[in-house]
Amino acid sequence: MASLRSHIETVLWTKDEISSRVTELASEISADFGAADSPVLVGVATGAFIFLADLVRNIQLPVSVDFVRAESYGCGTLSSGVPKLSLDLKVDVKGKHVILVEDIVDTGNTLSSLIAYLESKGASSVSVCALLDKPTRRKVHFQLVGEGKFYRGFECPDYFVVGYGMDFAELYRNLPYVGVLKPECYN
Ligand SMILES: O=P(O)(O)OC[C@H]1O[C@H](OP(=O)(O)OP(=O)(O)O)[C@H](O)[C@@H]1O
Ligand code: HPA
Ligand SMILES: [Mg+2]
Repeated sequence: MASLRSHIETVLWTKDEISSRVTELASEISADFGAADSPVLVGVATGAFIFLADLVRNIQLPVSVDFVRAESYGCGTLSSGVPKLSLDLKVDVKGKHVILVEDIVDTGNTLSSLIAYLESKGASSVSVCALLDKPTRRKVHFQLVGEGKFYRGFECPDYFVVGYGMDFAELYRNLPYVGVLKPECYN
């Protein structure tokens, strides 16, 4: 059977590089909150599922975990600009510190919608923890709520990336590293 690695042109971050950075982010979060004001981590499905799972297992606080679903890319590489929000929160975030956990921030559309949503639900602060940030593609500037902080893993160059939760047309999320697909794999 051909290896999945043969679909990838370039690996941008290896499994070990990601793992070290995730540990650092978790330490930062653990140091910024106390057990009394422990945050709710809200993963943005589907892309954040692996990052969230690795992040929470390295946080030294009794955190709550929940999910929302937002989708704006469908089967392509361009944002529709209007994230479709589905799958609502189970946890009541009123008066709580929330950390939105994302695999990647690209145009900023998804985050700005979700931050507004969490603010409307009464979160006392909204932070963002994103493995990747692609600032060159930003269209919408997102504003954190209250004392919210932006925890960022790596700055991503202007490529459409896959792996570690990120997909092209729902494939490649299972790669343990982040890379760029070979052009022929977009067809
Ligand atoms: O900053 P933006 O331009 O909004 O892009 C970032 C969002 O796009 C991707 O999700 P997608 O909509 O592809 O859904 P998915 O998580 O199910 O893959 C990614 O997981 C982020 O949630
Ligand atoms: O580069 C990307 N890869 C996968 N999903 C994405 N959603 C926004 N940007 C990306
Ligand atoms: Mg997503």
